[in-house]
Amino acid sequence: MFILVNLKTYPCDPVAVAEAVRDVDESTDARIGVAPQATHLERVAETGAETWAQHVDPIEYGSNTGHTLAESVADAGAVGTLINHSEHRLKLADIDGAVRAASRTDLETVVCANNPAQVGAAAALGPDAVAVEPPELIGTGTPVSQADPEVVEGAVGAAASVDIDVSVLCGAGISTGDDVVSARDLGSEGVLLASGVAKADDPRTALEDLVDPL
Ligand SMILES: O=C[C@H](O)COP(=O)(O)O
Repeated sequence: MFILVNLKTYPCDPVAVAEAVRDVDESTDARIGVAPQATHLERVAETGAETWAQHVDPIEYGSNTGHTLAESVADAGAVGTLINHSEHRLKLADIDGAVRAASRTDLETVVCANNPAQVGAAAALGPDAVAVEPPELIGTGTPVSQADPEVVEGAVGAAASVDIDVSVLCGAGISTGDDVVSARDLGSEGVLLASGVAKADDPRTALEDLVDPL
């Protein structure tokens, strides 16, 4: 299972969380990555944790003030990027452009989607993975794997029907090892989560709990 921890803009210490991600990753068969804010990428990558960007724009080098260039996040140490997170939605053409931009620098890609229909469209753009997240469950602590198992199973089917090589992650409300196991049982190859770790009193313990049953 791939556990991708998105720090969003939560007021946590990104380096401390990254060090916990690195250490817990070494103690488990699960793969763990962390997606800090763009300004924290370099410091997080220096910890040795698997580092992801939260976003890249569908642009190339040039006149793009305020945008995020795939080459720059790769230079900062990111190995992958989220695209089209529910909190940073893009038009379909821009999702396509962002996937292509990430591919230029060999960044792994996870395209987020609200539901199985969007997962099918996202999978057709050729990312490495898609992540299905019902927006209404994000940040609630109510896990998608329990509250809406059909959406996870639907996403797995939708991606497989388009491109069997596109992995499926699920997210929203995932915070315990049981949630991760439920996601796996529904066919998900990973989870995308944020508040369960970034807002935890002790992110390291939260990470250890997440991988404990795996
Ligand atoms: O990127 C992470 C997702 O939006 C899930 O957030 P959450 O774990 O706080 O529900």
